[in-house]
Amino acid sequence: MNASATGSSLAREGSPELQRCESVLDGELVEDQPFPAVRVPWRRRLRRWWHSSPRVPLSLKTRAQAVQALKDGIVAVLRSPWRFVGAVVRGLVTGARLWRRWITVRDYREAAEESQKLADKFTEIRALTLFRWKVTGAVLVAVTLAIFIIAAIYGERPLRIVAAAASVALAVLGRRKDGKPGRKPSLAGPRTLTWTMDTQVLVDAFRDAKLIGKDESLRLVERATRVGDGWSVIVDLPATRKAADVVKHREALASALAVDEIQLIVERVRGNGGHAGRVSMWVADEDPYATPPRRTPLLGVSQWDAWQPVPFGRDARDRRIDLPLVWTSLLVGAIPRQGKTFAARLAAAGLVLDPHTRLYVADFKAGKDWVAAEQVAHRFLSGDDTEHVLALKDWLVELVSEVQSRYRRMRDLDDEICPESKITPDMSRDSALNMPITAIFIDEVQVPLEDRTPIDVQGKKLTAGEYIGELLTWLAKKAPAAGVVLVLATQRPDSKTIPSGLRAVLGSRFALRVMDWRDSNIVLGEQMNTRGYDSSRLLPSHKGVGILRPDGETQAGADVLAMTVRTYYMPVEDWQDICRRGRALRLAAGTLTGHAAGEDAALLLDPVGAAKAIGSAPAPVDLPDPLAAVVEYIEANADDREFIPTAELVGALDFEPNAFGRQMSEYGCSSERRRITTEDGETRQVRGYLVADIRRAAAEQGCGRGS
Ligand SMILES: Nc1ncnc2c1ncn2[C@@H]1O[C@H](COP(=O)(O)OP(=O)(O)OP(=O)(O)O)[C@@H](O)[C@H]1O
Repeated sequence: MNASATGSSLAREGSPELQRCESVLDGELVEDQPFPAVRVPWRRRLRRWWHSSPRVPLSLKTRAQAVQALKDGIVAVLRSPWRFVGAVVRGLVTGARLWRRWITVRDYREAAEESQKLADKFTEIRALTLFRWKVTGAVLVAVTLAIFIIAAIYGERPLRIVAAAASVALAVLGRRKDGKPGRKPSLAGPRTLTWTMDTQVLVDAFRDAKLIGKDESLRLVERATRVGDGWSVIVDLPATRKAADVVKHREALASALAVDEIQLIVERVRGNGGHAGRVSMWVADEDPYATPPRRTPLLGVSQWDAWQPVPFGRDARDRRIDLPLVWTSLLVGAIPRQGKTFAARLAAAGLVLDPHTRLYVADFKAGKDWVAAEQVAHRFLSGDDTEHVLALKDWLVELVSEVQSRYRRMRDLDDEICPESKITPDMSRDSALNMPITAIFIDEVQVPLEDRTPIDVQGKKLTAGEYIGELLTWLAKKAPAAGVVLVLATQRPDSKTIPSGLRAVLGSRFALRVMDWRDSNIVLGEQMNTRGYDSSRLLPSHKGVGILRPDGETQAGADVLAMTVRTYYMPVEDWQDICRRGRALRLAAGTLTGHAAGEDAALLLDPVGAAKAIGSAPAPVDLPDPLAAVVEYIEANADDREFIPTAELVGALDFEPNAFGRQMSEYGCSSERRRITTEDGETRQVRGYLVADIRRAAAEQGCGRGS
C-alpha cells in the first residue's frame, strides 16, 4: 500500500458550515505483481491433463470416442468365435508348413544348393529325411497310444483340456501378423470396412498408395467413428510427410481402400487442432450422390438476407454448403446438361428473396429457365441475337457508371457510415443512398463474349464481344466492393471464349463436369488438377455435382481450398414460387423497379465515362511504383496464371530485389513459396506473388485514389 496522508484540513478557517476534522488518509492500491496468479480449479486442471495426456487412452477422452470404443468392443466380442476358429485353421496350416519344411530338411538343402554341393550332400539329406519321417511316425504312434491310455484310465476330460490347450497354441501360432507370408489373406475382403476395425489395413492402404514409406506408420489421432453415412478418422502422417500430398493423391488412396474416389473425402486439419501432417478422412458407405437430391431450404423461408451466404448444396458428408455472394463474383462452367443453370439459379434465389437487391438477368440460352425472374428483375432479356448482345453491352456500361458513382459517393460519406471503400449492409438497405446490392446473372455468357458485331467505342474499333469482355473484367475487379455481384454461367469454359483477365478476377468458381482437366483448370484456376481438384473426373450421372472453389468461408472451413458439392435441386416450379415470393416482398417494401414494375427504365448511360474507365482499368498511371509497373506487366504477361515468380518480375522490370519485396509488402502483397512447372517440364519451388493479391492491392490503391 502506498499511502500519503493529507494532513491539511479540508475545512477552511472561518467557514461556519465547515468544521475542522481529523486528518484524512488518501491512497492508492499498488499490486506487487502486474498479473496476479489465478488459481486454476483442480477440476479444470484434471480435465486439461486428461485431454492432453498421452497416457490416457484416446477412447476415454471424448464421449463420441468412448461410445465408438464400446461399439467396437461389442463387435469384437461377437466376432471372436469366428476369429478364433480362423486363427486355429491358420495355425494348423502354419504348423503343417513348418513340419514340411522340417521333414524335407529345407534349410540344409538350401544351404547345400547355394554352395553347389547338393549332389555331395544328397545321400546325407535323404538319410536325414528318412530319419525325420521315422520320428514323425513314432511321435504319431506314441500320441495315439497316449490318447487311448489316458481315455481308458481318466476318461475324456483330460483329452478335452489338452485339445483346448492345443487349439489355443494353434490360434497363437496362426494369429495375423503383419508381413508374415501365409498368415495374411491376400485379399482382405471389403477393405472399406476392414480399416475401421483394423488400423493396420489403413496403414497398408497409405503404403500401397505410396503416401508413406514401407517402414513408416501412421499415428491415430481419433479412431474411426461413424459420422453421417460413413466413417471418419483422423491420422497424423510421419514427420516430413504432407497432408497436402494425401489430398492430391486422393484417388490412389481411394483405390487402396477399394472405394470410388467420390466416396472419399480427405482434408488437411488446419488451425489450432491441426498441422501440416494431420489428415482427416471420411469414407462414405456408398455413393453419396446416388440418393435423390434435396430441395433448396430457401423454400422454407419467407425472406432472405443477401448478405448471408446463400444455401447452395451439400457435400458428400451431407454438410450444408452456403455460398457467400456479396463482395465477390461467381463463374459456373460445365459441358451442356450438367446443371449450370440450376446452380446459377440457386445463387439467384437467395437474392430474389431479399427485397433490397436489384437484379439484372440476361438469359442467352433463350429458354424457359429464367422466365420467372421477369417478375422481380430490374432489367431482363432473353435471346441470343445481336440486339440482345448490344442491350447487354448497354447494361454493363450503365453498371460501370453506377459503380464509379458509388465509389465517388462513398468517398464523401462519413467514416461511421462507410468505414472503408466498401458497401456495408446498412448502406445497401438505405434507400436514400440508393446503393442496393445489385446482381447481374448472365447465362451462356460465351454468346455475348463471342459476338463479332463491330462497334465503335470512342473512336476505337472493337467487336461487341471484346468490349463486353473488357466491361465484365472491369466490373469483376471493381464492382464487388461497391455491391455489384457478377454471376456468369458458361457452356464453353475455354481460354479463347472467356478472357484470361476476366477469369482471374472472378472470386468464386463452380465447375460441374467438363471434358478434360484443362477446362476444369480454366474454371477452377491454374494447376487445380495437380492439387486434386479436377471436375472432368466427375460422373455424367451425377447431375448438379461439381467442384466449388469459394471466395470466403464455408461450412467446410475457411481453409478448405475447394470441395465437391451437389447443388440443391430447384426445379422450375420451386423457382417460380421463389420469384413470386420475391415479387410480393418487393411490392411490400416498395422496391419493385424497372422491368418487373412494367417500366423498363431508361438506361443511365455514360459511354465516355465507361470507355475511359475501361481504358484505364488497370490504372497503371494512377498507381504508385512499383505496383503500376507490376500491374502493367501482369496484364500483358500473366495470361491465366495465378502466381508470378518474384525472379520473373524483378528480371523483367529491372528492380532491386530487396527494395522491391519491401515496397510490395507495404501495399499488402507478401511473397510466398509455390511449386511451378517450368517450360521444360521441371517442377521447382520458387518465391513469388499471387496475381489476385497484386490485383487486389492495385484495386485498393486505385480506389483510394479516386477511381
Ligand atoms: N442438383 C441437381 N440434382 C439433380 N439433378 C439436377 C441438379 N441440377 C441439375 N439437375 C438436372 O440436370 C439437368 C440439366 O440442368 P441445367 O439445365 O441446369 O443444365 P445446363 O448445364 O444449364 O445445360 P445447358 O448447357 O444445356 O444449358 C436438369 O434438367 C436437371 O434435371
